[in-house]
Amino acid sequence: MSMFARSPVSRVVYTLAEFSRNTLNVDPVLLVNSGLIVVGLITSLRSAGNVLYSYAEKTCLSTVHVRAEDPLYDDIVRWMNDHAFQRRNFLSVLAQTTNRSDNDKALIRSPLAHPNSDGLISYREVEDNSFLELKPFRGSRLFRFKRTWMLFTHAASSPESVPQVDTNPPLKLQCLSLSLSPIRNFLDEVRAYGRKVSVSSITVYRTKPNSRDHIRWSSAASRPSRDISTVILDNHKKETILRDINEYLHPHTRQWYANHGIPYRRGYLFSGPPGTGKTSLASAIAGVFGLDIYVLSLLDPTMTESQFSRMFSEVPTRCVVLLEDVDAAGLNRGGLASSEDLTQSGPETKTLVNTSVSLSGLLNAIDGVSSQEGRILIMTTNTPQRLDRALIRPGRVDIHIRFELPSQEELRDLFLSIYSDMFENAEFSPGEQKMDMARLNELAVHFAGCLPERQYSLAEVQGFLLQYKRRPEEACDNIISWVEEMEYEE
Ligand SMILES: Nc1ncnc2c1ncn2[C@@H]1O[C@H](COP(=O)(O)OP(=O)(O)OP(=O)(O)O)[C@@H](O)[C@H]1O
Repeated sequence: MSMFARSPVSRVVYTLAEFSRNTLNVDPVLLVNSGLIVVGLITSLRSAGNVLYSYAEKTCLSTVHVRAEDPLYDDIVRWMNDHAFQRRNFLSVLAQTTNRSDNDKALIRSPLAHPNSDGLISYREVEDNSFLELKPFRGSRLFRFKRTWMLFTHAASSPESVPQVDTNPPLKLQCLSLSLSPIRNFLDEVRAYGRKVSVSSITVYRTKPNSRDHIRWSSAASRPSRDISTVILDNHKKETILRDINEYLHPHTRQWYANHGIPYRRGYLFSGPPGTGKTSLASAIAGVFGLDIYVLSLLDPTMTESQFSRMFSEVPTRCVVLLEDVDAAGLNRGGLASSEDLTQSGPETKTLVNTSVSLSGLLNAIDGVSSQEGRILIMTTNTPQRLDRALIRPGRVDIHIRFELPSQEELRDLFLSIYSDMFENAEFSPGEQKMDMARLNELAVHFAGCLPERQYSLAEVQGFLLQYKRRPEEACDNIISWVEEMEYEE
């Protein structure tokens, strides 16, 4: 037998030719020619289709592109997911595990969430079952919106590329119309839907480099907004800032600023020791006014000054910009902090500062020409005494809220807020009891009395109380030994 006859390919060809001749009674050469003609026809039809499509795109199709970094992108994907996408089966989808808080309800109802004989619950299977989401990915979907057919295209950068979270391809929406209004109407609906589903939650955006090292805003989390009543702070301070922001955001105020030629910006400084509620208040404020939070940190080692400035100018007109560790600005003049900075800083401050944002860079970002108008700037710091006067002058910081380590009254409030759900219709595990309000007040007074005033942060005390969720009596029994332990550690 020749070498040719032995090769596996030639053996398959030979078998097929035999099959065609003997079983189908068709000349194999004719069969191959017919196949080639069919493939040619399909290819020509496809190219004709492409030519026709690009002609239609230029003459009678309205097209809207949406970049991945635009908040509209998430709204469209969510709408497609919840409406058009659900009604059909698609062959190419993006499977994603999600942390949506509404899944927690499913978790509670799930029979798998029941504890084993030792009272312990394994969450492995429960999570695998409940947190899977299928999203539109790669390809086109034709759907109908208010009697108009629309084409949703989600194109990957290369046909076989695996989707990267930070390299989402842009979206394209098209419809057969000479006007953009059908797509505009659709986008209005998509945004209204986005607002409806996120009405009681806020989205936190953080900066993130993508695969090409291009820094952009990326939504880091969407979570239920914190109720302002759960933030323990002097009522007068709370009311002052809420009223001020309320007035600032009012459309009349914007007009007033424009009429007087004053840049429409407002800044707040929250200062105080770590764990006293600065971030909690910022997040609660965002919840009260229905705004998203854009977080920037001067200690982010990956960000250059020009990137910092660009990110600052790329926030939307109405949002909260949370600028953390603002005392670090300018500390790194070409490397590590200067010796003067190091000696001035207290033990609690970050001494080896690695920031590339100078003080003038920060000032420019805050109120330079490209700085966004209409945003609320909240700066936080643990060491207000180190801030340059230029940074905190009116116009940059309009209200300064000082947070302190808690008083007896605030410690009592924290205790009551941790155990506030003991009277509601909460489900109780065996051994837990509903609490009488008068008794709980008594315990709160006792608990606060065991703690020295203005010594431990609310975050520290909260950390202790979380060991005794729904067991206030036990928390009271153990607080003295906790204080002793803390004193010993110091
Ligand atoms: N005033 C407060 N009211 C309610 N909770 C508080 C308060 N202070 C601290 N906590 C609790 O402590 C934790 C940390 O608080 P938060 O992050 O707001 O502190 P912070 O002042 O921003 O701290 P840092 O300066 O370290 O950023 C949160 O879980 C919060 O619930």
